[in-house]
Amino acid sequence: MAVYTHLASGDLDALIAAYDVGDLISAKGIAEGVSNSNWLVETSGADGAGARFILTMYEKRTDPRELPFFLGLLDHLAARGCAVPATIHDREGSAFRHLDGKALALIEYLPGISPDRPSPTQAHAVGEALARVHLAARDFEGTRANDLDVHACLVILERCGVAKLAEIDPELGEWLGEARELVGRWPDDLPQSIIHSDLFPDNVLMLGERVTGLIDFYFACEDMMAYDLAVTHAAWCFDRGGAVFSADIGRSLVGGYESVRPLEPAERRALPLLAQGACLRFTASRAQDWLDTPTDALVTRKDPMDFIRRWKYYRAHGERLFA
Ligand SMILES: Nc1ncnc2c1ncn2[C@@H]1O[C@H](COP(=O)(O)OP(=O)(O)OP(=O)(O)O)[C@@H](O)[C@H]1O
Ligand SMILES: N[C@@H](CCO)C(=O)O
Repeated sequence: MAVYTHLASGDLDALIAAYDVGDLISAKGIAEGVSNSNWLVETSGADGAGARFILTMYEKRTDPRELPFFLGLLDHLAARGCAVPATIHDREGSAFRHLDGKALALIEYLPGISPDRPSPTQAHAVGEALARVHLAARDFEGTRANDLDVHACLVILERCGVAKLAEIDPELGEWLGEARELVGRWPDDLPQSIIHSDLFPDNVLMLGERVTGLIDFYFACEDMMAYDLAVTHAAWCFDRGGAVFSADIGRSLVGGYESVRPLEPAERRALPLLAQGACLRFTASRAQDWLDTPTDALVTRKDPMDFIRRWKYYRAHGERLFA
């Protein structure tokens, strides 16, 4: 489910007419995704040869005031050859428009599918693509703080409270102490750039072993580049439940990253802690969503315990993994 708003065909026609992309042929709602409404739009194309786009309507989770940052970042990265979709600007030069009080953007369609079970070669390619984004984003003018950094995530967990966390899983409440200890040791002096911060497999499009698109930059922010690598490691190197770790994928991901941007010694030393911080991030947001989402809601809740399992793994084996 990811079409929350009905778009009348007249509104769609008028919307597409504001862009230099030819006439509207079709618009189909896209089932994947949970935050925003997305349509696959086909037009006759500016040159009459046909064209495809993604139309995104920003729903509650994305603050429209942040769109200049998110969409400007896509244009900046696309212009520097990164595998990200560029935004299509309307005839007045704007990267987004409004309809019935909601913001909409027309985005370049990129081919590819998200890998279910990534291979080491695919993980290597994703590591390379991530490092290219970090390097290309360094001279992006926009700034955005990480509102889900480990400090904010600790606050989220504290607000949930031990009793509610224990209702999700008795073990979860016990991790508050672990989270406090981790945040107390969190580094703040590693090299920064704009980071994606949510590069799960469902946010990567691939054709075979080639990355064709990194998408969903709506958590992008200024933070430590090695932390982004740690997030990607936690998202790619385990089975969905977080019980089974794949050393091959991990080595390939870090190897791919370092083939473009070698890590500094301090970044490498910090990776075991950064990976645990990544687990704190997704444990906290998932726990909050779990408690806020009614059990009969259409959206499937993501299990915070998937990231407690990863956290335990990094705590036990992190030093060896990243040595
Ligand atoms: N630029 C693009 N080119 C091709 N397909 C895309 C593009 N952007 C999004 N998609 C497709 O639309 C789907 C939903 O997009 P996305 O994941 O950004 O949705 P969301 O609701 O904003 O995010 P999330 O589910 O992470 O909250 C993706 O899984 C992908 O199939
Ligand atoms: N990718 C995240 C959702 C966005 O924060 C997760 O799997 O929990």
